[in-house]
Amino acid sequence: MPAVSVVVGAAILRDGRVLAARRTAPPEAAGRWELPGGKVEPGETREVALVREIREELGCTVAVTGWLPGEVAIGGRHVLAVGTCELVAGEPEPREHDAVRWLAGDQLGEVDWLEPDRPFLAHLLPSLTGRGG
Ligand SMILES: Nc1nc2c([nH]c(=O)n2[C@H]2C[C@H](O)[C@@H](COP(=O)(O)OP(=O)(O)OP(=O)(O)O)O2)c(=O)[nH]1
Repeated sequence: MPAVSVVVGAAILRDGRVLAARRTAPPEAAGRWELPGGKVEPGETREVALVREIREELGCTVAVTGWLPGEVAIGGRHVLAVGTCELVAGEPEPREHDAVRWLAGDQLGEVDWLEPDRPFLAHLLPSLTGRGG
């Protein structure tokens, strides 16, 4: 049985908002929103993978400040883990996505999230403005 590998997503937080990114591929995921990131490569920690993926995809540097509880299955072969991040250098500019949005807590429902991301959103609410925060 093949090992389950980890996809890391970044919940980049700033001023009570989280950065969401719109995928362009594969066709079934194009137009849907995610926490930017990607697969952990052999020999990498999750933190190193997340910093690398954000630099590749958004051209900026983040620091991982923690991990949200839980892992969510993506199909049978991967699981999604989400790290909270702060921006330490640069400004996110989408290179692989076709849009990014900074969402407050009461805006999380405005975008069509990939299913595996949805359970994590509730954990972000205390860090976001717009729900009485
Ligand atoms: N990056 C990311 N991927 C997610 C999220 N939620 C979710 O279901 N996925 C899925 C989509 C993809 O099937 C898989 C990650 O693929 P990816 O294309 O982002 O990974 P990668 O950059 O390492 O790309 P590659 O190795 O396939 O070239 O996980 C999420 O929040 N962020």
